[in-house]
Amino acid sequence: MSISLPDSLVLGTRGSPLALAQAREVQASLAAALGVALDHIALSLIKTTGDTIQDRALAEAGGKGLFTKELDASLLDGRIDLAVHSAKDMPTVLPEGLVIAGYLPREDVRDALISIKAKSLGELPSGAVVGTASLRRQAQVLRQRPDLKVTLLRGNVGTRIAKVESGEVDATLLALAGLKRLGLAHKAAAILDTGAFLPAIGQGAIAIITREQDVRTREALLRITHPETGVALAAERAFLRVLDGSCRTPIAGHARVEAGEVHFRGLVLAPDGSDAVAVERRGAATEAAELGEDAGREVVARARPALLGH
Ligand SMILES: NCc1[nH]cc(CCC(=O)O)c1CC(=O)O
Repeated sequence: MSISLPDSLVLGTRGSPLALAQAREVQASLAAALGVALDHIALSLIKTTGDTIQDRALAEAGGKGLFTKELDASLLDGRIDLAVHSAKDMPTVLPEGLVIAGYLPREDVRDALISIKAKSLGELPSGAVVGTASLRRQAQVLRQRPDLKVTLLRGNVGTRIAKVESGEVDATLLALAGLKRLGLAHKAAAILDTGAFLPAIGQGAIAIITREQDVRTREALLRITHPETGVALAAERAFLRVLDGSCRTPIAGHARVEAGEVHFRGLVLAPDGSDAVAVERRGAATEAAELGEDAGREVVARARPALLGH
């Protein structure tokens, strides 16, 4: 028996320019897959706690759920049928009753350097100020350049670029994926190779969340989901789940899928870059989650207690 596909759906998203660009990608892809006009996939803009906090590092305010809580509630009470998130901003465990039902094909996973003073991290003068709200970026910058200064820089992508261009900070790091989706890739002074600077878990991927029981929406999302992105994210998110205990611990990782094989690299650092544990795994794509978990357990076994905040 086949499940009848929906001919209209309500898609929930945050209202930031990047969130809207991502929501529109899902809207277009889904409308095409269902053979309906764009306006059959209605966009519902929802403000999250994370959007209203500007003055503190997010880790201190309570971590990743801040960008998803209000959308989760809207899904659970039926006001929206699907929610679109940067996979990077999602908690490792979803609320009971919700599932990741699909991923769009992943964008470039790398971080970009934004600066008007240097064409690479190495070129920044000693004492230069790098602004970021990401402990992962802070830790990797300081590991490579302990002579640089890192300060808190918040705001959406456009705001952060403006603060570099006005000289408030000498440089920042942003996901190339976000820059591309906003038509701002030309603002990158350099693109940092994953071999030298590991992205966040999920970076560049757009996840689509729905109710576990909503078989019609899930069936529709099966038509647009990108299986290899799902495999990579299964490995990365399993790694993060094992290590998630402390949200003050900078964690980086990236899985690449090629010819049925997944290749994962992970890195856990001290916030000041003074300590780090790196792991690497290769295995069958069908075992992606186990491989990510196993890599996480290796970090737990090898890390000095202080690194994981114990
Ligand atoms: N934390 C904010 C956030 N969430 C997703 C992206 C970019 C898009 C992505 O990584 O998929 C960004 C901005 C940034 O880190 O530059």
